[in-house]
Amino acid sequence: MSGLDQGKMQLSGRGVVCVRGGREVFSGLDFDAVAGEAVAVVGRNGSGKTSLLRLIAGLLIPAGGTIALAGGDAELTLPEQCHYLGHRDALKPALSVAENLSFWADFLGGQRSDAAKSLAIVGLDHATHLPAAFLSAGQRRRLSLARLLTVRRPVWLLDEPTTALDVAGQGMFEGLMREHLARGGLIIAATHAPLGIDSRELRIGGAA
Ligand SMILES: Nc1ncnc2c1ncn2[C@@H]1O[C@H](COP(=O)(O)OP(=O)(O)OP(=O)(O)O)[C@@H](O)[C@H]1O
Repeated sequence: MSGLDQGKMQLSGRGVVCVRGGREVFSGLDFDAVAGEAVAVVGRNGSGKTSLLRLIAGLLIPAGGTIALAGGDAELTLPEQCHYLGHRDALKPALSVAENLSFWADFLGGQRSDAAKSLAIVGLDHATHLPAAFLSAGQRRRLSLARLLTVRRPVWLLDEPTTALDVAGQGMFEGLMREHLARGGLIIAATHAPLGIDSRELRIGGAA
């Protein structure tokens, strides 16, 4: 597989302030992640892990501070270079597995890889015509992971990514993460469970 050509890519936050519902969730947050690195965001329930991912993805606006990607594609915004996988799988129940993936590829835009190959890698090649409504929780998560492979983006923002995955699925996903890092991508994952790959810890909200 070819690299992502973002050799010196670095994602940085400086003095980031997060306010939700009029309440300050965290403030003065500094963080860095460089190409080839995984950062595990940890902290107690409600400390702001999901909020941080949404700030980086551009789905929330910081109340203060800055978040920037250096060394990426200068023609694209940071959100355009991110994959955001929330803890709820964003699937349309009436559409088939293949149609859901096609929807996401159209929505995300950019160059797309072979969707059938992505579905085979995540172990869903036997279910391509099944409506998403019929998928198990682990299969839904696998379909969400197929998005990461079908549309290549350098920054993966993952919220509790291994939820519902069986042992084999976790192993498969660890392999995908390692491959992404080896290609020069970076990963920020909010997690209560071990990520399963080498990662640096970013703790928010003080000790649990
Ligand atoms: N839409 C919203 N409006 C107001 N407050 C919100 C909203 N979404 C989240 N919050 C609050 O923001 C804070 C941080 O929530 P967030 O989901 O980022 O925490 P988290 O660290 O991911 O938690 P968990 O470990 O439980 O998943 C919480 O106090 C939560 O109640």
